[in-house]
Amino acid sequence: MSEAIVRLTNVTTTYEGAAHPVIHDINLAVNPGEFVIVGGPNGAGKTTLLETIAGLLPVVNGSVEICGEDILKKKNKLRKKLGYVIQNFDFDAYTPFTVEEVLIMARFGLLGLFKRPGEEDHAAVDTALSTLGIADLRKSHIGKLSGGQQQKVLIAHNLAKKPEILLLDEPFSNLDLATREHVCDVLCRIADLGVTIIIVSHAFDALPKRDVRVVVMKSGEIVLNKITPPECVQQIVRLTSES
Ligand SMILES: Nc1ncnc2c1ncn2[C@@H]1O[C@H](COP(=O)(O)OP(=O)(O)OP(=O)(O)O)[C@@H](O)[C@H]1O
Repeated sequence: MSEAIVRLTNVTTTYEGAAHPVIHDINLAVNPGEFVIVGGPNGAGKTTLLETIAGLLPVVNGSVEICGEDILKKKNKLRKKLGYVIQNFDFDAYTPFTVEEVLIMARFGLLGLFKRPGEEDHAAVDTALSTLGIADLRKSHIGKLSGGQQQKVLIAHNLAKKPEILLLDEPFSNLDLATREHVCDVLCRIADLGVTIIIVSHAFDALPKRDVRVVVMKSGEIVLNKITPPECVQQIVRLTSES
């Protein structure tokens, strides 16, 4: 078995000012190129799990390792390996950036101080735009796009980073069924290239055509962690969430 690219050991995390930890004693190991779907009821701690993996929350107990290193000790280095498509986004209609500019911003973190984007950066942006089928929106202002178009731009922004691990929180919520299927196929192709995909989702009408690791959370804990064929995902999440 290959070395886990994401490893959480006995992890408990909390939000600043929260009375109690939100997720407790989480143990999870994810291998490179795995496709993980995290399900469970509202408030179970799914977003908190993603934020913990991304190194955005204080870890009260345990350790979070990305590529074998502690995320909180090596934040700057490890965050370059991570893409994170957040659940709630809201661009003001007058946000003064075009889609192309939003994507090139993804490259700045990789470039270092005072370096200007070069050929490789523009190529990464072009590839991400065409992968998501939004090259025609390149010059559009992000704030003037629909919710679904903005969601595709956010996914493309994260692809332009060429992450080793891509975290996505409800990436299908604004997308029509055909687009969900397209985005799911894109994510599968990326996973086939070795990128680890971890998705929080309540939508199971677009699923990868490959086995996935299903993780079900309830009340801040992982209650199920199992590799399963895609056709079983919905039923497993439903039955485990309800039991
Ligand atoms: N910023 C915050 N400060 C304090 N508590 C928070 C914060 N964000 C979330 N929580 C609490 O953490 C718990 C888990 O929330 P989380 O967003 O991780 O759940 P979720 O499983 O992603 O839910 P949903 O499916 O509704 O998106 C909830 O009880 C929530 O109230």
